[in-house]
Amino acid sequence: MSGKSASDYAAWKTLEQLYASDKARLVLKDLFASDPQRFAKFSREYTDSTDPKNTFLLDFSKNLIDDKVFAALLALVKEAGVESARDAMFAGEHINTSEDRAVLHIALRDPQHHFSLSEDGTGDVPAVLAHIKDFTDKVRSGAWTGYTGKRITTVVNIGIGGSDLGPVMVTEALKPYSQRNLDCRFISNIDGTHLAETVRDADPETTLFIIASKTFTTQETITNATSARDWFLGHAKDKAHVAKHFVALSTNTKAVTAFGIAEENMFQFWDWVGGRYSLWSAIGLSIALAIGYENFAELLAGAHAMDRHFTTTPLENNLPVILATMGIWYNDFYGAQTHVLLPYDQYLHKFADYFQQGDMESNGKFITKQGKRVDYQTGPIIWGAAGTNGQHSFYQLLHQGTKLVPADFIAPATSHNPIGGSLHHRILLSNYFAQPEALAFGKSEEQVRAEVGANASEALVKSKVFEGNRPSNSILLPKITPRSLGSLIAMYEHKIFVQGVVWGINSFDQMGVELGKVLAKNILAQLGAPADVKGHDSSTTGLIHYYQKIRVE
Ligand SMILES: O=P(O)(O)OC[C@H]1O[C@@](O)(CO)[C@@H](O)[C@@H]1O
Repeated sequence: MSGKSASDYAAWKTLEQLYASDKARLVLKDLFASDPQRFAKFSREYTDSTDPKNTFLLDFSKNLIDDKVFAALLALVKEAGVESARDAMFAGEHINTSEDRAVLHIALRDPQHHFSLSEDGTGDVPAVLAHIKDFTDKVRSGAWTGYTGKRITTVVNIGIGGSDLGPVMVTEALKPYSQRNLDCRFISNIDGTHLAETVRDADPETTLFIIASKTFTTQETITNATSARDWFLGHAKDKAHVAKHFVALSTNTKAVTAFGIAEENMFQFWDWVGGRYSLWSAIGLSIALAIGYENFAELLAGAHAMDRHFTTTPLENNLPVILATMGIWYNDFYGAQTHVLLPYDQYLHKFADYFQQGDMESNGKFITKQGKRVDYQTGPIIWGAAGTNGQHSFYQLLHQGTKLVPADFIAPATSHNPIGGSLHHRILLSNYFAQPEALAFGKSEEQVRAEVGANASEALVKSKVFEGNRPSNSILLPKITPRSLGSLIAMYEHKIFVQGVVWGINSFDQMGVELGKVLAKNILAQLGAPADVKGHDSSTTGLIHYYQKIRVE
């Protein structure tokens, strides 16, 4: 890490100059017309070095770049010291400086110890994986039964943030690989509705609860876990039965055993696993239960292969680096505020939700590692939805809005559900190909006039013009499998890492989530009567008083 402010880098100033001097020239219609080789020049194929079948394409040619801009972006990555920062992360250095922790989610998916690591706990990863395999094999085979001897049919993961979003996204994405007689459910919100609706039709005799919490102190999770245990004991009566229906995933053994879960029913991970990077750890237990340990191991292997790509591939061919630089170009020079993720795959419908935490909790920061306030934009707002649904929701803004929204289109060439002889998939893919084309090249006024005829009003003609020149990346995989999904997720993790290094921020703490928690705890104690409400502004006071007036106990 250079320790300099990003805007002080020579490459940053070059990019500012290029933006000022070349923006008007960076028009995709012209850039493609002038270079028939543009697609070849600005697309890269990723191949898993440990499984050549795991390969996919990144086409970044529909970005507002040329050779000069791309070179300057790569120079920025180099000048910011991304390569040495990357090597420091993979060496287990405590790059999470505010918490004095290593950042080693890569160790969770490196069972062969390709990256030689000495950080406490990294040597225990294989043992935890073995525990996960043993347990999930038993539950899925029926060998592990509930207190009345029945096999487990329902798994309820209780967790929030990184202890929920990763398992949710991956179990949805890999549903084709799941054992359909094991219903995996998730409770995250403290809103009693989430628990009530999740257990409404569950049978306590055949339900397994997973209490997933790195700290085992998160108020929502511990409250939900306690209420779930009360629900269970309301039926099972004997506390001894908890042992067959509750397991814990945490770094905090003391708190787990204090809750009443035996240590042998705890799956451990470590403080060098960030919550939003933890699906590869014991937090992935619900994933392994859903898809089986072998497929979970494939997920890990795919991520490890991307780790190998990230650590060995030159910057100009390095997929996480390319995605990171494209994002920086729009975020810091074009003034884009958001980035949209558009997976054309219904199984990936939670992909954007997952990276809302992954990206925004990592890079939504305004202070650098040196304690300086940035004078440039850092983390973008991440959002998105599965295609083609988004087209019938927000694509109007993408095509004709006043905001620049860089987009990532993601699709598998082959569906798990070739309905109608794959007619459905061909229609889905035709949209996956068409939308970036429309965004990039639009529809000119003369094309509109030719369509609507001479009698059309000027207003109508103008309203039908698509200015185009709206950038996107296209990622095309053969199929969404455990291994390809592992590589895809890891690619985005490392993109986030590269951007954080360029911006000089700590991508691995989350100070910003603490204030709200403290204020909420203070207010919780004041919700009884109006006289209890003290020390707030008139709005907060007024709102609480109004609630106290209208609530029905
Ligand atoms: O896993 P746990 O310790 O219960 O934390 C849950 C989530 O809460 C946070 O907001 C941190 O407080 C996320 O970073 C984290 O993933």
